[in-house]
Amino acid sequence: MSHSISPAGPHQDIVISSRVRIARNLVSFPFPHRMSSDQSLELVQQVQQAVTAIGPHDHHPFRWIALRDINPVDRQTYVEDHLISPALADNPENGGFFIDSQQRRSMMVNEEDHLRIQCMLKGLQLEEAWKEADQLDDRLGRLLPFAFDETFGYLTACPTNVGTGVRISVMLHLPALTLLGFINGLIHAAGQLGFAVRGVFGEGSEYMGNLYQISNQITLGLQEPEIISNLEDIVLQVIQKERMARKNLLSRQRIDLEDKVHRSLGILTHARRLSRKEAMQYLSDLKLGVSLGMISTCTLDDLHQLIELIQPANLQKHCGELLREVERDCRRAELVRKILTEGGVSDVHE
Ligand SMILES: Nc1ncnc2c1ncn2[C@@H]1O[C@H](COP(=O)(O)OP(=O)(O)OP(=O)(O)O)[C@@H](O)[C@H]1O
Repeated sequence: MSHSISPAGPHQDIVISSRVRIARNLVSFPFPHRMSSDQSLELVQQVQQAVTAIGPHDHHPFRWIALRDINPVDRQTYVEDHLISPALADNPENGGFFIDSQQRRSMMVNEEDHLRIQCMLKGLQLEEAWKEADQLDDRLGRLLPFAFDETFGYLTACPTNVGTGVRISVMLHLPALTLLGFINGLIHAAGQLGFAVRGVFGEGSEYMGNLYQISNQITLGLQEPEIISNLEDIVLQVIQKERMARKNLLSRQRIDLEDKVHRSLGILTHARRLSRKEAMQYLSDLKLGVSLGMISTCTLDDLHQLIELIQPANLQKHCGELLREVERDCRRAELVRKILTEGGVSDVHE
């Protein structure tokens, strides 16, 4: 499985990944929620032809994954790796996605819109992610009749995406701000400034492991560069606040913090049962410990890979069998213990 959000890149101690997604629809079809199965199939074929046509100009060709051809666990691993949304995985009959050979760019077909073009990069790289997604959108737009209105811009299934159809987001790890109780204020302030704060798996998902996704709410009346620079401004402020909060914790509550980090390490290396949420919380403490130089036996990258590996579907795939929740908790604890005591997350996470 991919390590799609393993940390690296600018501000990697706080910013896990940057994502740009562009919603597009074809004039010749009704929106996905009103399409017949035959129309969905026809749409997939048209998009496939366009993707094949741009293939020779692309160094990292796309392959098509039809969700109905793969089992539910595999489908879920793509959600856990952030390559597709939970909504697309829930509609396997008509949906699927294209993914390039580097796993940077992908296109969901028949999600909420006909096409969701996306690029996801490590760390804070909004400009670069935008450049790659925009280029793909341009190429496809030359071959497919995208629904566009002179007044409103690109037309989308949900009015909140009309205009640019662009959502730009970053996934942030904010353990210190969470610990100090500043997160609710931040979520509220971001909302007032026109940004959404979501959980780790997007819209409607729970907050886990001190991971928060911040994205633009407004798609109408703004140009893409403005959306990017507005989001980048707020993200840089949040990064600065998280750094200050970490510094404060270190200077005022060093022992408490060390105790927390090492207790979490103790639980992770000794527990016999771990739920996903629990494991993500303790791994978040460990990541903070690594970032602050308190733990040197593993790297941020190891911990990110481990977080992906312990998600329910990835875990079952790794174990090679379907597991009930209680069994998963035991196998998760076993795996985490083994990896943290013996090392080698990259040996098992492929
Ligand atoms: N910066 C990011 N890094 C990693 N994964 C991301 C990031 N932003 C979004 N995702 C993933 O993309 C998927 C969709 O997220 P979300 O629901 O927020 O966006 P969307 O579907 O594009 O938005 P909309 O609500 O407008 O349809 C989720 O699985 C989420 O985890």
